[in-house]
Order: sequence, then C-alpha cells, then structure tokens
Amino acid sequence: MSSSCSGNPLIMSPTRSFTTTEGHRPTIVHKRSLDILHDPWFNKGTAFTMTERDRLDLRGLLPPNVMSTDQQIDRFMADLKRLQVQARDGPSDPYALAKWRILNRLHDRNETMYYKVLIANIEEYAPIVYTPTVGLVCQNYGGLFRRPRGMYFSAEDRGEMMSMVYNWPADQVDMIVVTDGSRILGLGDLGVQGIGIAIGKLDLYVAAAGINPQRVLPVMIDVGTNNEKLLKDPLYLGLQRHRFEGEEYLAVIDEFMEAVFTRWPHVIVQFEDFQSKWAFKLLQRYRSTYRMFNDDVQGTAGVAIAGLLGAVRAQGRPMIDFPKQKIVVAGAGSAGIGVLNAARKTMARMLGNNESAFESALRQFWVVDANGLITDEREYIDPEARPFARKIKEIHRQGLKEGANLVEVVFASFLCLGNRIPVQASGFLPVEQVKPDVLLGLSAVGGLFSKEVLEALKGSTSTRPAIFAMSNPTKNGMFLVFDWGEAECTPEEAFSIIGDNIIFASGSPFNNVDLGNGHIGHCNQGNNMYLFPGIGLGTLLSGSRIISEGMLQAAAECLAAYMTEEDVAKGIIYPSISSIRDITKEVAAAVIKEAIEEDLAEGYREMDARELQKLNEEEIVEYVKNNMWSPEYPTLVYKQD
Ligand SMILES: NC(=O)C1=CN([C@@H]2O[C@H](COP(=O)(O)OP(=O)(O)OC[C@H]3O[C@@H](n4cnc5c(N)ncnc54)[C@H](O)[C@@H]3O)[C@@H](O)[C@H]2O)C=CC1
Ligand SMILES: CC(=O)C(=O)O
Ligand SMILES: [Mg+2]
Repeated sequence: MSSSCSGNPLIMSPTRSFTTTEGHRPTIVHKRSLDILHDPWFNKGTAFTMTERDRLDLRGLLPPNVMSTDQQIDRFMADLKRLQVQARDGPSDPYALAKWRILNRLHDRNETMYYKVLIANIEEYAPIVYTPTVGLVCQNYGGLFRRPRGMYFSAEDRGEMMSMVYNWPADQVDMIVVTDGSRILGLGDLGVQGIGIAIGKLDLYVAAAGINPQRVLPVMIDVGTNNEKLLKDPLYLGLQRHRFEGEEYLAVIDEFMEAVFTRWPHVIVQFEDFQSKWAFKLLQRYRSTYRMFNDDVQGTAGVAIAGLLGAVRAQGRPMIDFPKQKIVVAGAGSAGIGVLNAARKTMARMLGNNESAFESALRQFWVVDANGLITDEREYIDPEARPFARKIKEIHRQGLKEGANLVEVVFASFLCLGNRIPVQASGFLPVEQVKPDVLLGLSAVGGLFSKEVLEALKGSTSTRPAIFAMSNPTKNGMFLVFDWGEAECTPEEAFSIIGDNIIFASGSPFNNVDLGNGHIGHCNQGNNMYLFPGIGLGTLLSGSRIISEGMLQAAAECLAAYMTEEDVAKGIIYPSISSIRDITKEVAAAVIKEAIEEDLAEGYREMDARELQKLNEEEIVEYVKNNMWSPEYPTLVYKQD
C-alpha cells in the first residue's frame, strides 16, 4: 500500500508525505470522522486544525485544544519518561495504571474481547477501569491520552452543537454519561481530563447492565477549568480559560441537551461529577423534561439508603426502626445532601408520610461540613442544606454549638461539664449526647474519621454502630500519588479502634479485615455502581420519558432487599461486585415495574406499553435478561451501502 501511495501522493497518502519534496500539497482522503482517527496513516490526533476538524467531521471527537506536533511529542515523551522513572523507583510504580493502559489498549483494539475480560474478572478489574484507579487516570489523562473516546463539547462550540452531534458515527445511542470535570471523585476540578470518569462509568454500563457498547457515549463538556495547575500546563488538552459561570454556563449545557435529545430522542443522560452548585440546579432544570438523572445526588442516595437499612437489620432490628437511627453526616455537597434528602423521605414514609413525619425526621440528622456542625445560627447556608440546619436551642441541650467539629458532635463534648450543661436559670441540665448509630462520610477528606472520632463513636447507643466512609478514591500502598480525596477512614482503623461489632462500608474497594480468632471484619463497597447501571437499563427498557422519584426509590429498595438475613447478620450489607450483573438485572426490573405502575412506561422496540403492562414480575426480569448485551463475536457479512 505504501508504494502505491507514494506513486500518487494525492490519493490515500499518509500525512507524513507533508515533509516530502511534494511540498505542502493537501492529501485527499476518502474517509471521515472516527475512521480517520482510527487510521494510523491519517491520524494526527490533537494536531488536527479547526478547519480540518470541520471539513472531516471531526469536531467534537477530539479534546478542544489544538496542539502542535512539538507539543504532541512533548506530551508523549513526558509520559514515556514518567514510566521510566516509575519503573526505576520500584515501589511507587503505579502498577494499577499499567494495568489500565493494557486494558485500554485492548478496549481500542477489540471491544468484544475487552468486555469479555472485564465481565469475567470484574472483581479484579473494576478497581482499574473504575474507582480508585480511574481517579489516577483522570489526574494523568494528559499523558495517557492516545485514541480519543467519546465526544467533547466546548465553550467554543456554542451555536455548533446541533450539527457537531452528527459527527458521532452511531445512529442509536442509549446511554450518555456527561461530566463538566468540575468535581471528579474527591479529586476536585480536573477540567477536560474528567472524561475518564464518564468512560469508566460507561464501562460499568456495558459490563453490569449489558448496554450495547456501540450505543454508549462518554461526553465531556469543557467550559474551562479553575484548576490553576492545568491552566498553566502547556500540554493541557482542554480550554485554558476559567470556567464559564451563570447564564453563559447554562447556555452551553442547554445547547448540549437540546442537541443530543434532538439526534437521539430516546437517549438517557447521566450527569456525573458536576460540582454541587450546578448538580442540583441542572437536575431541577432538566428532570421533568428529559430522560436524565444525577448519579452523585440520586444514585448515591439510593445506595446509601440500602446500606442504612441494611445496618438497621444488622443490629437485629426490623427496617421499620430506621426512623430511630441517629445519623451524623460529614459532607453537605451533592452526595451528602442527596443522601440526607432520601433518608429523610424514607423515614417520613415509615412514620406515616405526613407533614409532621417529614418534620420530625429532621431531628435524626446532624450535618457537619467544612465549617463544622450546621445550625440555624450560621450566616450563610446553601439552600439545599438549609432544612438540615439544627435548631440552636436543641443543639445546646446536646452540649453542642454552631460549627462544632466532628469529634464534638459524635462525643458531644463542647459545653459539657461532666454530663451536664450549665444554663442560666436552672443551673445545670443533663446533656442529651448524640451518641450516633451511624457516621457517614461524603466529605472528600481522607482521614476525617480520625482516631478521636472513631474513639468517640465507641459511645454509640447502637448495638452495632455503622461507619460509611464513602468518599473516593482511596489511598493504599499502590496509590501513593493521591494526596487528597480519600476515604474518611480505612476498615482496619474502624475495626481496630471501635471493635469487631460494627458495620463498615467504603466508596472504593478495600480488603476485608482479619479480626483474628477466625473472624472477618467485612468491608462493604458502598458505591453508586450498584444502582446507576440498573436505573439506566430499567429506564431504557421501560421507555419511561422521565426518571421519577418512585423509580429511584424502587431501585434502592430492590438493592436493600437483595441481601439475605444471613448476609446482614455477618455485616454484609452490599452485594459482592462479582454479582453486579445479577443485581443490576433485578434493579432494572424493579425500575420497569415502578414505571409501569406510575403509567410512565411507553415501551421499548417491539415491547410496547400495552405488552409491558401484561408482564408479571418474573416476566419483567426475563425481559431484562433477554435485552442485556453479552460480548460474543457475531458473524460478519459484507454489504455495500
Ligand atoms: N461512594 C459513592 O458512591 C460516592 C462517593 N462520592 C464521594 O463523595 C465525596 C463528596 O462528593 P460531593 O458531595 O459531590 O462533593 P462536594 O465537594 O460537593 O462536597 C463536599 C462536602 O464536604 C464538606 N467538607 C469539606 N471538608 C470537610 C470536613 N473537614 N469535615 C466535614 N465536611 C467537610 C464540604 O463543606 C462539602 O459540603 C467525593 O469524595 C466523592 O468521590 C460521591 C458520589 C458517590
Ligand atoms: C462514585 C462516584 O460517583 C463519585 O465518587 O463521584
Ligand atoms: Mg460521581
């Protein structure tokens, strides 16, 4: 082929012919879009100019920053040199990152084989393609970037998105995971590099929910970054400007939503890792018009509810006792507030589902953020957190004050003299210490559940206190490169300080703890991965036009009910990741059932709304199972267009 090309440089000649005596004559190509990017002869990666991107239907298929060849080589060499240093320095070698590179190469080469490997070894490789390694991947995406995956819409593409969206080669897209890179796991603003999390989440959609990989689309909306390091990095792949704010920001997201729903009216859009200030606003803005949900707010909430109910059962109590649980939540961002709202609603439902139940449920929560315990004495409170601000009078009775720190809240030590509080009129009042049943962290602060906090939790009135250290990613021997954004504590710390009789869950995976004398301290993985794939699949197969509260609640209840009494008695409140495909099937079926009951289900393909109505529970599960894609090679035959 190379000889025929060199004979006629105008036809199928590789870009390297630019440097020949032929001068700078253009090369005519008979390919466009991804076919060019996947052809090593024609591909220039990030060096395609904007005009070329427009003429070759490449716009949106590459990170927005156009790079020179020198910059491309610098980026490649920097990555290569980093590998050399890591190999030489031994122990700090991020072995996990090497696994990610190998898997990623397979993903680029052969999707069927990639998903076969992932599904068959999900326990081993979910921590590579998903949390915690995906966090490291996003942090290093500049160096790791090779073949683009997914679409990039940038602030510079305003007015163009409706046409750009047609550059994606697939006529059907079922699932989009979109991020603006503003809060990637607990790692903060990673700008355009956040695309890694959208790719990782979609890997789970394929592996766990059996969504066809040809119909998934990771999307990065690049509205700039406020990460100063990236703004100064000459090799950064994204827009080097501060983030759009206010109406300008909303206009970009609105345009994106309109474009993707115009091209694929039945697509489902999962919002992922948007900073809280936008997460709630965008959810409110789109939830009743589009098929969308926010995974961090709504998926996490459902997973936490299932775990909290499991923790009640693990105490040998019925789930209906949930409204008696005293819960301290550290973190009042998108995830923390999502969990609090869902827990409040679940309690209120159990207490009669009326206004007073809804009000009284609030007394079960103490919310601590970066400024300490949130009370109504605080000058500025985020509107979403406001309902959870404790009344200062009540808090004083508990020996606490506005801004009390976590140890004080768990132990109620502030203002206390022995077990009494001094009050003006009557001298002393007995302290009603909090003594929480549950300590739940969604703070992105590694080590927040310090020795002192865990010691204080020994005073819990619960027979089996529960610790949910849900922040991601995590720090362990392999991930020395992370300096923040880790779990609030490790299972070893929790079991060794509080004792054997606890429930422990973390957002990223940890090993179980050997408690000696033949006993195991179980480390559950409390991660929204147990719900989002089933929510997406159930919505797709029901054909529901929106994702209702009821559908999300059904998903959470299904996950809670999945665990047997025997499991919860052993402290196992979440399934093992090895059963994620099975649990996802059940969750999807529960979502479909609820959509049918709420009269939202409009059907999917030949299963129309009326046919769906006729299905019993078992048949719904069977319907889900039959529609899950499995990685098998199909027989291919050639047919001309
Ligand atoms: N396990 C899971 O499935 C999920 C875990 N997460 C994790 O939760 C964490 C938080 O996510 P978002 O809520 O979206 O972030 P965010 O940035 O919106 O919220 C963080 C919250 O933590 C608070 N905080 C900071 N320092 C604190 C301290 N010293 N003590 C108490 N609170 C403190 C902040 O004031 C803020 O309210 C991240 O690490 C994320 O990876 C998020 C979604 C799902
Ligand atoms: C798991 C997840 O969605 C997060 O940490 O943001
Ligand atoms: Mg997330």
